Amino acid sequence: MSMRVRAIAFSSSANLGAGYDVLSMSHRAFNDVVYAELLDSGEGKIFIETDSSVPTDPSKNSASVPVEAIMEDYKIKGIIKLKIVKGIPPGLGLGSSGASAVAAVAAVSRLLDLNLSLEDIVKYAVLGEKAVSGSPHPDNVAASAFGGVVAVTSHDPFRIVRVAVNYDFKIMLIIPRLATGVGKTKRARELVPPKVELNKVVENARYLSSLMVGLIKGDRNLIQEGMNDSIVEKAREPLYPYYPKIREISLKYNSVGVCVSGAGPSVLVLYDEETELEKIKLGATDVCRGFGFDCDFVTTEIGGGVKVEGLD
Ligand SMILES: Nc1ncnc2c1ncn2[C@@H]1O[C@H](COP(=O)(O)OP(=O)(O)OP(=O)(O)O)[C@@H](O)[C@H]1O
Ligand SMILES: N[C@@H](CCO)C(=O)O
Repeated sequence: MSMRVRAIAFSSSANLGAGYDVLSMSHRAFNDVVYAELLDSGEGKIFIETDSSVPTDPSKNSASVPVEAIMEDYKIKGIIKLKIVKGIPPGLGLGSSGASAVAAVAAVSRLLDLNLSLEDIVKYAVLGEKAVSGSPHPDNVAASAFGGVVAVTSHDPFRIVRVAVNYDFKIMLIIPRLATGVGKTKRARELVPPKVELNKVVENARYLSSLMVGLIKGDRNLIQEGMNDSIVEKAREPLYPYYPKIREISLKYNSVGVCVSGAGPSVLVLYDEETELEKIKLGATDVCRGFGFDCDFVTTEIGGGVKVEGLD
């Protein structure tokens, strides 16, 4: 049994258009690292060390809430120290809270020799998402745990499948320089209507089908048509009024696909050699400046799943 373990989990973009709480994509843009070790003395059950802005109160951090549940379920005595090295900026739609949760659960699983499956890791990590957003949405944590593009096909019990991607695209994240404050995703989820018209559901089913078939068959047009959403992105537009114009520009300059990254405010653009990426960047910069802020561009590629190393 290692006395100290390190786990690394990548950032992710959830929803991918019409896949609200179902689809997500891991990417190598950013990553969180969580170190876990057993302490033989101290107060409470969990001690958090971090040099980032995330809470050190174990009841408020997406990394520690799942670990507390593990300690209860497995009747773990003693204190677990979690050192959280935040590489994924919080509150920007990049799956920051989810990655911390996955890395912490994976590290503790190795530390205590629990041998949790990836589905088990998701089952615990969603408790961290629930703590910070009010809802146990499994998409970001599924992507950070499994890697690649994932679909959460069942919620109870969790079943996650990796979606075969047979089109060679790259990823660009458009990241607004915006301070979204505490609980951005919680606020974004409150904007999602509890009921929608059937025609909107059918429209989103078309998008989702197009996207899934496009990814699996490697059909560029189907991917582009499928990355769209007539329900959630629309309902949340007040949070990112710049998005429709950025979407229009991305499609005008032939992106493979574009959508809001998770609950935003970042935007995910898929591109290839046919995409006029520089024109998208120039156009997006102008749009963001028109709304009073600058944005950053991060180009990356699809990421892997959580990685764990026993340190000693
Ligand atoms: N370990 C953590 N990492 C990141 N955020 C955390 C963590 N623990 C608690 N939080 C809080 O959660 C909120 C950020 O999570 P939120 O779900 O709103 O956005 P996100 O996870 O960065 O992006 P996404 O839209 O992809 O979920 C912030 O208020 C932050 O303080
Ligand atoms: N499906 C979640 C993802 C958050 O990143 C939401 O859109 O609220």
